Amino acid sequence: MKKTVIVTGGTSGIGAGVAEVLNEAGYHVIAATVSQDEIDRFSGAPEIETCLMDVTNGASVDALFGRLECLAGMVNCAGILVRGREYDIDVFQKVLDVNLTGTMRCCLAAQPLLAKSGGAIVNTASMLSTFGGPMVPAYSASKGGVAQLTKALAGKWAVDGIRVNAIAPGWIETEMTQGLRDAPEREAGILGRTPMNRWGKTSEVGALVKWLLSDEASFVTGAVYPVDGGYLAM
Ligand SMILES: NC(=O)c1ccc[n+]([C@@H]2O[C@H](COP(=O)([O-])OP(=O)(O)OC[C@H]3O[C@@H](n4cnc5c(N)ncnc54)[C@H](O)[C@@H]3O)[C@@H](O)[C@H]2O)c1
Ligand SMILES: O=C(O)C(=O)C[C@H](O)[C@H](O)CO
Repeated sequence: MKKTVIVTGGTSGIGAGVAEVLNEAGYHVIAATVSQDEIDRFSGAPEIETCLMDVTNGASVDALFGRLECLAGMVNCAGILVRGREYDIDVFQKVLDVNLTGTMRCCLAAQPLLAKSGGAIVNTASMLSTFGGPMVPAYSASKGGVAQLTKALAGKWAVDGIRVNAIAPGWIETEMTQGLRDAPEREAGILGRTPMNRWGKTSEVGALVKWLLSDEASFVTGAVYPVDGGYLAM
């Protein structure tokens, strides 16, 4: 029987790339998203199950986890960024709700099932877990929080046999970063500081997630792994 893994934000961008890689690796992937429109447009492999779920809504999260008997992996990829508007306190709160509290909500919902299976969690941090983005204070705070949350949960749940790690993608080609590619001076700044001098692909992030979920990473927990073409090293 296939192992089940949930990928939030799994019908767009990085999450969709992760879902594709995990499906190819033989997992039963449930790609969860808040957007019916994304589900309607989803063009991933037909074996990937799509599901409507809002990570900011406890009842919505419980509805998905409540119908599962087994879970081998939880990948928290859902996230938002509201470039230029995050100094508005309501927007700030919303970004924290989705990116940080939403990640915690899904980790908590997954914990009992993962404890039964000895499964693993992969959260999505960012380059902005490490340095501040002046245009995106809420996003930066949320991603710093995701990195620290990952370490805290790794410590708490090691006794249950659950490994908790995070990925810190650099500049990956998705809808979220389209605005940066559309601004030549921003793109030049990003690529100029990236030693590999290109945008990352979602499949390259998926490959790291696959490894972190696998038994090959059996002694890896509480880690935050860059996948960024060398950006953080500069
Ligand atoms: N693209 C990058 O360069 C980059 C870099 C570092 C980290 N990230 C992170 O990777 C993750 C995916 O980003 P992306 O670039 O693929 O963006 P994206 O906008 O393509 O995808 C975001 C996904 O999150 C989902 N989502 C948003 N709010 C939700 C909610 N309340 N409940 C459930 N799902 C919700 C969206 O429906 C979508 O599927 C995010 O956490 C983002 O912060 C992206
Ligand atoms: O800083 C921005 O405006 C971003 O788009 C942030 C990126 O998406 C990403 O999180 C960098 O790691």
